[in-house]
Order: sequence, then structure tokens, then C-alpha cells
Amino acid sequence: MSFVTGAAMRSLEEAAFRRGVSAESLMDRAGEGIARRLLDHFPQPGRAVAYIGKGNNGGDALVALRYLREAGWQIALKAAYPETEWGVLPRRKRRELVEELPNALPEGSGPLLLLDGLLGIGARGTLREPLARLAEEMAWLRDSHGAVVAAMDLPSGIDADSGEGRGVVADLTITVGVAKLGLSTPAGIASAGRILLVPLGDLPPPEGSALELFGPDAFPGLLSPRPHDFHKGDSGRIGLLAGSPGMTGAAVLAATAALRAGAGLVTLHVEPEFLPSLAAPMPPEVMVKVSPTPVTDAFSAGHDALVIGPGIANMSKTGQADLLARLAKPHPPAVLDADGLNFLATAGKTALLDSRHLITPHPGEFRRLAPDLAEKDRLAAAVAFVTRHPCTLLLKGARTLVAAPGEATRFNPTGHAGMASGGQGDVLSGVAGAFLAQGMKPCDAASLAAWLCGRAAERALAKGPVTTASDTLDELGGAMRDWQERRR
Ligand SMILES: NC(=O)C1=CN([C@@H]2O[C@H](COP(=O)(O)OP(=O)(O)OC[C@H]3O[C@@H](n4cnc5c(N)ncnc54)[C@H](O)[C@@H]3O)[C@@H](O)[C@H]2O)[C@@H](O)CC1
Ligand SMILES: [K+]
Repeated sequence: MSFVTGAAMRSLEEAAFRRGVSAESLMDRAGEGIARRLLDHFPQPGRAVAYIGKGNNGGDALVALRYLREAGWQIALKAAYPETEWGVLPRRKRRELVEELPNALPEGSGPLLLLDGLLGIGARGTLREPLARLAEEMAWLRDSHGAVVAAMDLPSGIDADSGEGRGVVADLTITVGVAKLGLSTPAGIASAGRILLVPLGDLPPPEGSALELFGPDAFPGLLSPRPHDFHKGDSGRIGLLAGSPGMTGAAVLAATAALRAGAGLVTLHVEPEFLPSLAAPMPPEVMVKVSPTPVTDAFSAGHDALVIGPGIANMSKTGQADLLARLAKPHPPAVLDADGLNFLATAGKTALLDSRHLITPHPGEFRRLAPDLAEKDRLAAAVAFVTRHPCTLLLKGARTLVAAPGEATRFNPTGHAGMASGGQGDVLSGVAGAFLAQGMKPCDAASLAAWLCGRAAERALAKGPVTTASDTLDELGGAMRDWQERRR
């Protein structure tokens, strides 16, 4: 699913109108789809307040409100203008709600959800009164009452193309038809929160987009159920070069993540002096192979994929030299993370990266690999990097990007700021390694790993606002189910 400008979205709508589709039927399906996404996220009924302007964006919120009420939610309406000033469709959608709606916060328990229907793609310039006052009220309820803001189509007041503009800051943005380009920019990312898409058959995304919103709707079948005669040889063997004294946790997290993502066999290769600290904390399912040359062993053991880098800062100099030499020769597909990438950068060997390599740098590691690209915007930098070095790049940051030669760059919508903590990258590299070992294309393995880790961290929000890497691990299985059920 691609990203489009506001003008391209209008063209898609107009093409649908020419085919005889009515604006009202689009709105009905948009509002219903938005409500379904919300009910997936909030299975327990709570309180929902729609904040609306006079345009069709408010119509989407009114339709969604009706479905929420049917699901047992208490509802209320805060309208910026008298009903006589609204557009035709929002007025009609208001009448379909029939009863008078309170304009005060509903009593009761459960989540307090604010549906931001002030402005959609019709927004021009800074949010003006009386909408600005309602946006401030939403921000106040979010900051001081734990309210969750769900933006209809895009956060009100931001520009659909650039994401610029001060307006509503949402926790989730449920975008209709095709995701708006402004949601993918740094400014848009800061306003949108989690992006969810309501695809509409009558608004098909244009072909050949440079940036795609990654998710189960766009990539069905990546995690199909296993056939009944599946055995562990089919699920992939991973060789892991990870961990060192003082950094054993990185190896444990990567190994456990690989197993939880379905790897059949995980073997950790270690030097004899690292064995005492690394063997003890490993889960019992992990094989530990000791040798004076763990790098050589890992590369020649017949593994289906390698995961290299989490916590290997203290690897011996001979080990590092061996690693760089091995990476330049034929070998199974490999995830390169953390110190694995730092060794490459320090040795000036970034040029050896090619299609066998899936690299997972955070912005600091990326800067070391390509200092000249660091000042470019993230999308341009990612594309320039894989054009220069034909590998798969998973670039972490506020919204992970996955770029690979010949592929549209993928934008991962899952995850949240509460997962900004050590160890999450180790989990990600283990999950990506498991999918590589199962024969998945590197850009699919990378995107799916990013989606699942982010989704797992979202599930962990039930425990509290901060998500540790162990919390993410605990929720990986549930995230895989969410993907298979295409509910998120
Ligand atoms: N057109 C369609 O067929 C569909 C539209 N849909 C929804 O409709 C939205 C677009 O609706 P509209 O075109 O009615 O536009 P909006 O609902 O985004 O708002 C337009 C109104 O906002 C006012 N306005 C613009 N900028 C303002 C600012 N900075 N401060 C205060 N007021 C401002 C305008 O004067 C106008 O009255 C989409 O984003 C989507 O949510 C969906 O229902 C799907 C179908
Ligand atoms: K909105």
C-alpha cells in the first residue's frame, strides 16, 4: 500500500465518483472501517467523544461513533459549528445517530477515546478557531486524563503532503483508502502516532509508488500456517555470533527471539574464554559450540542463516579480522547488527555489503556506515545507501524503513516511544534471522521482523507505558497471531 498526496487522493475519489460510486458510500465504509480498527485496538467498551468540524472528516467520525455505540460504548459529540453550517454528508450522518448526543464527557469506565474529526485532507494552513480551541481541549484530556486521540484520516491541521503544521497530536491515525504522504515525514510521524489503514476497494492505491506502508493487508501470506508435515529441518538453522562478557543479555535476547519466531535450531558460536559467562544464561533450546575460531565455525557449519553482532564489542582482534574476511566470501544470508556493523565501519569495509546482507543500524550506526548520507532525509538516505551497496537496509528510528535494491522502500507503522530501550535491537535481529533461515526474501524478513517487534511492544502496553525487550519477546507469539488474522 503506497502513500499519496492530498491531490492524488482527490483524483482517486473523483475516479470513483465517475464510476458511479457515491461520496456517501465511501464515507459509510470509511467510518465502519475506522470503527473496526478501533474495536480491534480497544476490545473493552469505553467512552468515545467525536470532535468534528463542518467537513466530511467529521462525517467519518460520526459514522465510526455509531458503530462504537452499537458495540456498547458511551458516546458524546463536540461540534465546532452549529449543525446548520455543516456539510450535507456530516448532517446526514448525524441524523443516522438519531438521539440527542451529550456534549460533555460521558460518565463511566473504560478507555476515553477522542475521535479527531476536525479536519482531514481539506485542511489549509494553521488550525483556526473555533477548531483550534477543540484541538487544545483534546490535548489537555490526553495529557491530564489519559485520553487516547484517534485521528480520522490524518491528524487535524497537518498538511496532507508535508506533514507540517501544528494541530492535533494523535495516538493513532486511521487513514482512509491510501495513506497520506504527510504521515510518512518526520513532522507527520511526530503527530500521527500509530498509522492504521482502512483500504477501500473503490480507492485502489496507485501502482509503482516509491514508499509503501507495510502491514498484513498489503503483504498477506508472509506468515502462512505451517503444513502439517513440517519438521524442524524446514524451519531453519541459525548460527549466532553474539554476546561477550558483560554483554551476555544481547546473545540471550537474540537467541530467544530467533526461537520464538520459529527457527528450528539456534547455535551460538563462542570462544573458550567467553563460555563461562555465555553458556549459563542461554535458554536450554540453544546449542552452544565452543572453539578457538567461532567465526570460521559459524560460517562453515552449514547454517541456513547467520545473525552477527549483538553484544560482540569485545570480540578478539583475530575474530574481527576473520569476520570481515568471511563476510567478503560466499556465505549464507546474514543479519548484521550493532558491533558487527561498527567493525565494518571502523575497518572501512562497508563496500563488501551485498545481497546476502541484511543490516539493521540505528541512526548512530548508520552515520558511521555512511557519514555523507546522515544529513539527508531518512528515505533519501536509505535509498542512496542501497543503491551504493546492494544490501537490504533496515534503518531504525522513529518509524523503521526497509530499503533494498529494486524494491519500494517500506515504512513500518508499528511500535511506540515506550520501547526506546536497550535490547530491542537484539530481539529484532533474532527475529529477522529466523525468517532469513526459513528462506524469506531479506526485505520481507526485515519488514516482517520490524512489524512483529513493534506490534509485540504495542501488546505489551497493557502492562504499562514502558516496554522492555523482554516484554517484547513475551508478546511475539501474539503479534504473529495478529498478523495472521490481519486485524491490525
Ligand atoms: N471526499 C470523499 O469522498 C471522502 C472523504 N472522506 C473524508 O473527508 C475528508 C475530506 O473532507 P472535506 O473535503 O470535506 O474536508 P475537511 O473535512 O478536511 O475540512 C474542510 C473544511 O475545513 C475548513 N478548513 C480548512 N482549513 C482549515 C483551517 N486551517 N482551520 C479551520 N478550518 C479549516 C474548510 O473551510 C472546510 O469547511 C477526508 O480527509 C476524509 O476524512 C472519507 O469519508 C472518504 C470519502
Ligand atoms: K482528522
